[in-house]
Amino acid sequence: MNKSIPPGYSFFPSMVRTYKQTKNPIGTMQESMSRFNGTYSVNLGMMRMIATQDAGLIEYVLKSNHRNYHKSPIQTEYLGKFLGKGLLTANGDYWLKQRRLIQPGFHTEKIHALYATIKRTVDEFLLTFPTGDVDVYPLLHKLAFDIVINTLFTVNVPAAQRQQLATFISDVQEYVMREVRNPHKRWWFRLSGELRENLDKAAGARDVIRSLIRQRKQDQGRHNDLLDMLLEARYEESGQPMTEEQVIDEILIILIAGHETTANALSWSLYLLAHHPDELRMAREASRSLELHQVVGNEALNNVIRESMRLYPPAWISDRVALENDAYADFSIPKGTVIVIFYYGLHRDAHEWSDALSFKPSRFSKEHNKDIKKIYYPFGAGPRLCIGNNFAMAEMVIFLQSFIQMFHVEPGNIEPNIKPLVTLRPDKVMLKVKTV
Ligand code: HEM
Repeated sequence: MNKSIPPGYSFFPSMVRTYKQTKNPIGTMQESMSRFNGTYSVNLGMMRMIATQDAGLIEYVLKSNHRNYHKSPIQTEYLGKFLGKGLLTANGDYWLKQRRLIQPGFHTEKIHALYATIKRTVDEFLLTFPTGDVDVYPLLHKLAFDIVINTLFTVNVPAAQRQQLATFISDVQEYVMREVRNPHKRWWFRLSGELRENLDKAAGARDVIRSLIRQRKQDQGRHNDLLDMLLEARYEESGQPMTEEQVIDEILIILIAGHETTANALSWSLYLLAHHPDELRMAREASRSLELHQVVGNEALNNVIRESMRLYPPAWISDRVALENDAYADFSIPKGTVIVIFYYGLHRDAHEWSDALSFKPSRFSKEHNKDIKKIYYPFGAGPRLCIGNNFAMAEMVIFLQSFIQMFHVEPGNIEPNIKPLVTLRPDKVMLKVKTV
């Protein structure tokens, strides 16, 4: 049988749909997914896309035939011009070399050393956590940022420098999203000086990190933090460390990949627990009086976070580009096609999940857990699986345990709106917070 590209939209309908999608990305994709049974094509003239929430195709692209699929220019070029060439923004041989170098630093036994720093940061944060009607999102955003900074640098990073890094990370994401959504305005961003302004902020952020690295090199002590790990890593073939600029690239990547994702997951977790008092009570009871290592392994807490990330995956979408002509099931995938992976859709697909839209952490418990590997991708999959996944889970359960032992949450007066940008952000998460 001759294979053809998946059904979908020809050129003019694609243009109309793209406009609709900028206004309502998730709704527009859900509508097309149900119309075309989970996989559809979009023809934008110069670019052809295949969007999918099909478990089989996603598995094929990320795992079984990953060699034929690279990250698209959105991550490598658009983000790369501000962050440099690091794990998230590189492809091919350079990416593999960096992954092999850095991966061991994120193994579970290595990140054990960071739990105490995470716990100390959480405890300090909770000391001043407000009660009453609270928008928890900006607070959790700041906490997640402080955790990444503290586990990277251990030493106290001055407030002004922290702020400079935080502003850069937030501004650059916002700018990149505008470039991606308005490709026709890229000339204007250049002409108006906006591009230059953001490149200057990137240079400023690099200067801050460079000075922290130089301070560390003069200081002879060991800190057992992520910076020590990056400075001590050696390439297998040459026995050489990374250059200073390479270390800066990787630090910027860890900063951007490792804080908003976590802040989103935690905010959605508290939102869901506020709406499900029985689940909140059970998680609180199951996680009383635990040692730190028991907290990290606690099943009830982990399941709350897993289920929250099923319903609200912080990385709600990703993409890859086909390097050569390919085919999957009945479909052909021509070289150059951008595959848009709609994790949000797969995680809520009623064909794959029973009672798909309900919040049920116990679906992840050992007794109920069916083989979810092929339908659950909060951290991606295959060789480009999130390198910080164990770190992120540990950090999130450490926070959740401390928080629910100290505070009770109920729904606030306003429901959050989803802002699907680079990550799946809530605009605000208003909750009623009381001490327990
Ligand atoms: C809830 C928290 C997090 C979520 C949901 C998340 C999700 C993801 C996903 C889905 C990817 C793969 C993207 C793709 O395939 O296109 C990824 C990659 C990555 N993540 Fe995370 N992440 C989280 C936290 C972290 C943390 C805490 C760090 C670092 C400390 C981190 C560092 C990275 C890096 C460096 C990559 C690129 C890996 C590579 O391509 O080799 N992430 N993350």
